[in-house]
Amino acid sequence: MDDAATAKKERDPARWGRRAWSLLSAVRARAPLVQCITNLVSMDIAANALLAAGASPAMVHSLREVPDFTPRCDAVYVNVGTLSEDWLPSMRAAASAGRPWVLDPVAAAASGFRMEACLELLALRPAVVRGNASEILALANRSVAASSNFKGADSSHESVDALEAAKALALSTGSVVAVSGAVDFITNGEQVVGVSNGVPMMQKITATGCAVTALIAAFVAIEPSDALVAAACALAIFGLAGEIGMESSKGPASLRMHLIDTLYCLDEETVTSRVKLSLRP
Ligand SMILES: Nc1ncnc2c1ncn2[C@@H]1O[C@H](COP(=O)(O)OP(=O)(O)O)[C@@H](O)[C@H]1O
Ligand SMILES: Cc1ncsc1CCOP(=O)(O)O
Ligand SMILES: [Mg+2]
Repeated sequence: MDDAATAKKERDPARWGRRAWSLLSAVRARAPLVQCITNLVSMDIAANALLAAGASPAMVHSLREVPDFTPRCDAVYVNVGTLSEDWLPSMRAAASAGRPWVLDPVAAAASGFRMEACLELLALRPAVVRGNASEILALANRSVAASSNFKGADSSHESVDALEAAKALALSTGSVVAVSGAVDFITNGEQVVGVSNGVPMMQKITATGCAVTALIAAFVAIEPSDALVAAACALAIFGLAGEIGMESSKGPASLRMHLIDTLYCLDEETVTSRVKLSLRP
């Protein structure tokens, strides 16, 4: 197939729908074991999102357990949301254990300690780094927040504002970079996939970003050789669960419940007809 034909195929929405369904089905069939070294706020929603999608979460973070446990995992998820000096060695060790792994740089710009930890972890070559726009901009610029509108774990930028930074970060690190927001952008520095699923109310539930990064790790466990597609499909599936969940919700607390229920119940017809994924020109 020539380049034009390949590009046309990649822009075919039906093909993306089938891809997302096939990856979700494989997660359900194979129940990948995902070691999560994640923040204290996110542990519950990340574990429940993984279980609802069909994966097997394990919140194992002691350094002494890494040599026995991490090599048996299908993927590793590292999240610096409640970073402490005690946990950083476990993060380093798990990321270096030879398993596919994914990084969530929560509030990367909060402090010099956190920025240095994120940059050090990035050098260990995650398959995917997924953050909100402010986090990806901070990482690309290696800058600790100075501006008055810095919002910690929340974004003060739109995802599109971080697209060029995401491409540059992907090229400099060799990792796929995913920026979440109203439109999620996923890039390897050359190709860019856009995902338009999701609802704004997802920002009002703490740790939805952390939960979707955990889901990306489960998809990467299934498709380690194509982290771009794995990350894009995970973001689309999670966004779709939020979209459908919102139809029965009154606010953040009921959305949290309905999102998890929807993730568990998604079927082929719904996924193939409703995921909104496309390769950007
Ligand atoms: N304005 C929005 N419209 C639709 N979906 C959104 C919006 N903002 C965030 N999301 C979705 O919410 C989830 C968490 O993303 P985000 O809030 O950017 O991450 P974080 O919690 O790390 O800041 C993602 O699935 C993302 O697609
Ligand atoms: C509020 C908070 N504080 C430290 S970690 C955390 C959760 C962040 O979750 P998310 O990045 O998904 O908003
Ligand atoms: Mg986050």
